[in-house]
This record gives sequence, structure tokens and C-alpha cells, in this order.
Amino acid sequence: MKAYFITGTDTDSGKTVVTQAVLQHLADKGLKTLAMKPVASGCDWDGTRWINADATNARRHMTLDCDYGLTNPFAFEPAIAPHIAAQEADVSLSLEDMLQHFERLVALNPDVIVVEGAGGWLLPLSDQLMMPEFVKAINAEVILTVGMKLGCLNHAMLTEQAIFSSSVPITGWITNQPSVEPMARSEQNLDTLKQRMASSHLGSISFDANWQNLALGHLINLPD
Ligand SMILES: Nc1ncnc2c1ncn2[C@@H]1O[C@H](COP(=O)(O)OP(=O)(O)OP(=O)(O)O)[C@@H](O)[C@H]1O
Ligand SMILES: C[C@H](N)[C@H](N)CCCCCC(=O)O
Ligand SMILES: [Mg+2]
Repeated sequence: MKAYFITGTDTDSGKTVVTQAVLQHLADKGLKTLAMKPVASGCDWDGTRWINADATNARRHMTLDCDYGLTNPFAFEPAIAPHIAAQEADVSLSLEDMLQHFERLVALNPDVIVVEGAGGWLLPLSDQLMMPEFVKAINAEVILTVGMKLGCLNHAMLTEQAIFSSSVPITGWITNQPSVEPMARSEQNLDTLKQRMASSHLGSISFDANWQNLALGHLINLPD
């Protein structure tokens, strides 16, 4: 069993789009997949529970089925930093609880679990816990989403360095265009990233307002 953790240069960089592409790519390879968005802030009440759009979207592209609560065990209403949302809801996020939820997915026997983070790499979950500790504990490999906008060179290189400092393996990085207008000198910025990043460029995703209904798996290339 393998786990990929999808992080990004920032919130709104395109992690949810990349999570969809990775799930589709793995499905195209015939692999059994499950998705996880362990902690989500920015949720809607569906009459029974808080539901997060990233989790719902990822669930549309996994090949195995599971209860919503296994995909997204921690869901908070306000679209704010998750550790603050958790505090306000009187929920304490612990590594033990998060691992227990992850193990419930493992028990369903997938080939791959694709986990979407929240925000960027260094995400606090409580006064004691940061997201990279969870990523390390589940032995995931990281895929970094680079949102192609001015400032992404610094954010991409800093994030890659921080992932290395956390002693977590990186599969590589995927560029995503999060706005209808491409950034100025997009190609030159991509060339700079290719020159400066230590890990591999795994693919590029363009802007398309209809992305949720598109097949994106062929745009990326993951090692077997
Ligand atoms: N390639 C794309 N084509 C069209 N829209 C995009 C694309 N990438 C991102 N967007 C839009 O930008 C917004 C942010 O993207 P996304 O939700 O993937 O970010 P994120 O990194 O997952 O953020 P979060 O930290 O909230 O999980 C979304 O509204 C999405 O529709
Ligand atoms: C609400 C938002 N869309 C994300 N789900 C959470 C982003 C948290 C960012 C925390 C931070 O680094 O400041
Ligand atoms: Mg997202």
C-alpha cells in the first residue's frame, strides 16, 4: 500500500485539482484507490453533518467506496486556519486520532490512498501538532502543487526545502494554472523551476473552468 500526500505552495494553489488528476491517473492504471482530506475547514451542513467540497470532489474520483466520515474525519464550518476552527469547535486534533482514521482506510485494502492537505506544507493542527508529523507517520510521499502565479518560485523552493527538512520523500511537483489568465512569462518561470527544484516535474495542468468534469490523469506522470 502506498500513500501520496498532496501539498501546495499555498492555499488555492490547486491541490484539489491535482488530487483529482492523481486519482484519475491511478485509476487509469487500474489501481484501487481511496481519498482522504483528513482536516477540512470551509464546510457546508447537509442536514446530517459538515461536508467539504474538496473531500466530495476527491470521492468522485476514487475507485473504492467508503463512508464520507472516513474520507474526511475532521470537518469544520468556517473557512479559516484549521487549528483555529478546531479550537472554536472544541475539538483537539491529535496524531493518534488522525492515524486511527487513516488505518480505517488502510483496512479497506486500497493500493493507494491519496491524501489532500490544507493550506501549505507547514500547517498547524493544534498547539502541539503540525501536518508534516501526520504525513511522516503514514509514510506518504509528497506531491507538491505549484500554483503558477508571481511569487511561486520562492514558494516552490521554500516548500521543497521544508519537505526535505521534515525528512519526508518527495515524488515531485506539478504545476497548475489557478487563474484564467496565465502568469506573465509562464514558460520562463517553468524553466526556472525545472532548473532550481531538486525533485522531478511530474506534469502541468492548465486553467479550465470545467476542471471538475475533465479527465486530467494523462497530464501527469507518476513513477510506478
Ligand atoms: N486548473 C484550474 N482550472 C480552473 N480552476 C482552477 C484551476 N486550479 C485552481 N482553480 C480554481 O482555484 C480555486 C482554488 O483551487 P483549489 O481548490 O484546487 O486550491 P487548494 O490548493 O486545493 O486550496 P485549499 O487549501 O482550500 O484546499 C478553486 O476555486 C478552483 O476552482
Ligand atoms: C479555508 C482554506 N480554503 C483552507 N482550507 C485552509 C487554509 C489554511 C491556511 C493556514 C495558513 O497557512 O495560514
Ligand atoms: Mg483543496
